[in-house]
Amino acid sequence: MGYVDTQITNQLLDAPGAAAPAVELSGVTRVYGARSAAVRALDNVDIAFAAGSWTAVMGPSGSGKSTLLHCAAGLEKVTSGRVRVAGRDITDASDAELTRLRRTVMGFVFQSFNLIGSLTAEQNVAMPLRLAGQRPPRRVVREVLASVGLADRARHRPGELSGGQQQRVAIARAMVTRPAVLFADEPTGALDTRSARTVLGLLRAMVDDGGQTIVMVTHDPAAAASADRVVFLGDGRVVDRLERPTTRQVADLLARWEE
Ligand SMILES: Nc1ncnc2c1ncn2[C@@H]1O[C@H](COP(=O)(O)OP(=O)(O)OP(=O)(O)O)[C@@H](O)[C@H]1O
Repeated sequence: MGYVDTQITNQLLDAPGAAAPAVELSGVTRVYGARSAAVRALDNVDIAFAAGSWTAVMGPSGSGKSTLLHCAAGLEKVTSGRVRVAGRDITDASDAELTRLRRTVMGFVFQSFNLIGSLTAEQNVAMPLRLAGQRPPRRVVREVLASVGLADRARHRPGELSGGQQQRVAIARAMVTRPAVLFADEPTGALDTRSARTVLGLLRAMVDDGGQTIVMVTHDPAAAASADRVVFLGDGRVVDRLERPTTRQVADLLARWEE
């Protein structure tokens, strides 16, 4: 690990008064392929995401952002190193245990919404609770839909909603289990500026009002500036970071590392 990485890691791990990390990667390496075709997508990454914080993960194409998100969420196994989520070491967790954790302590929001087209908005939102074996009262589901401004769209199917509305349904679905950690991959990538702002406001409320933790991959400086900090990846390593970033600072950093 280089000097810059060590310094960044220490700052992240030792921030005074920082809460226990909600997500922690220790010495995580992820290699795809073998021998001459091997790609080191993550290279000995140490990073901690404090509970109740929102981090944007940025970096050039191929720098390892999605791999970081997938390894942190247990969607992919690491080649070496350890991953902890919400106080549990998930590195060697079984598929059944990971599935259970993904339905309880983790939430997911993706660029492509991933809603079930044949189900209504409220059925989509209820799905994580149903998968966890619960019969969610309609009132609970309606309340969550109302909190994202879609009380009057509960009976609509995704195809009858705009992109921004679909993403709000996806966020409602991620919120319904009150996950400790929300993993978001380009959550505003397919949205117009106004819808993106609404979605970013909802994510901010999850952190400020719900005390939840968000790890969000984005290419958008405005989205990143909504987060509490930006972590910048280059060639599978953490190469820079910003605290309380402005859009301008993020854009400048992007320009510097993507040259
Ligand atoms: N399944 C895979 N098999 C082989 N190589 C992979 C696989 N997934 C990712 N990689 C490689 O790992 C590296 C990191 O990929 P990753 O998708 O994490 O980057 P990224 O920063 O999310 O990129 P982008 O911004 O383009 O989505 C890249 O070089 C990529 O080609």
